[in-house]
Amino acid sequence: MSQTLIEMKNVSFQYEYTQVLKNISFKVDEGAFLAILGPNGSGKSTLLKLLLGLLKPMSGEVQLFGQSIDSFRHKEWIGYVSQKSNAFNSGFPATVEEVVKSGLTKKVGLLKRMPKDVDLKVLEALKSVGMEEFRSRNIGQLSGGQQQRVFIARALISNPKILILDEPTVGIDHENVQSFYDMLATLNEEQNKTIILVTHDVDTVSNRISHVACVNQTIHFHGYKEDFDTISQDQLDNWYGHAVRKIH
Ligand SMILES: Nc1ncnc2c1ncn2[C@@H]1O[C@H](COP(=O)(O)OP(=O)(O)OP(=O)(O)O)[C@@H](O)[C@H]1O
Repeated sequence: MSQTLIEMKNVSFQYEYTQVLKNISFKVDEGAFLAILGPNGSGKSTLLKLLLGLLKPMSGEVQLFGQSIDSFRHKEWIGYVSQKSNAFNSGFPATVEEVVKSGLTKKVGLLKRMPKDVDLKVLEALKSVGMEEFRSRNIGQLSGGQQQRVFIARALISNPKILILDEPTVGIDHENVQSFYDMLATLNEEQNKTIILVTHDVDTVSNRISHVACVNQTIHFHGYKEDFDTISQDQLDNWYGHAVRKIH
């Protein structure tokens, strides 16, 4: 049986005056590829930040690898690429290699020495996202999609067990979105990375994911992708207004 890596138990959260999430409970098992769907402002990014310990719930509990998030000490087991990662302009003074290497500071500490095989690790991380040819380029000279791949390599360099991505295809042109999801599916299948991503690309991602969670303040559905496929568009409209469309 696969291990539960993430669990939320009855989690509620509000910013100063805005109630955002109510009684959220769900589990993510090792090896899952989960897409979190929901309209703008429905609490998806907030949910990810609670999973990462960047925000604390008002009530309920978050567990990582079977432990309360408060006592969990292996933050390097979780790689995170935030929503606005790919926003470097062309003058930003860092190469692709330097950006990827900076992903190790979480593991080794800011002032400690990098491991001897750091260049090999950088190369391996870049290879797994198909970006090894670009390693000497300036990050700001890459397209949005290429930058996003570099940020995934940066998250991968500490060899995390879970990869959490917040709308990773924003800024990627339509033709490249499918190959981007194919790359994530390869990481999921061949490197056994558990992947959680927030996305609006329901249709493009749907042939790659294993699980879906439908969020709008609460969790309306969480389960296998095959079961999500049986949900009617009327039901989705009922949860979301017209914000999430299934197109086949
Ligand atoms: N730092 C904050 N302070 C106060 N309110 C916030 C803050 N961040 C988000 N909110 C509000 O919380 C609600 C949920 O925001 P969140 O970013 O989690 O939604 P989302 O589903 O990720 O949206 P989107 O798809 O637009 O990125 C929104 O109403 C938003 O305005």
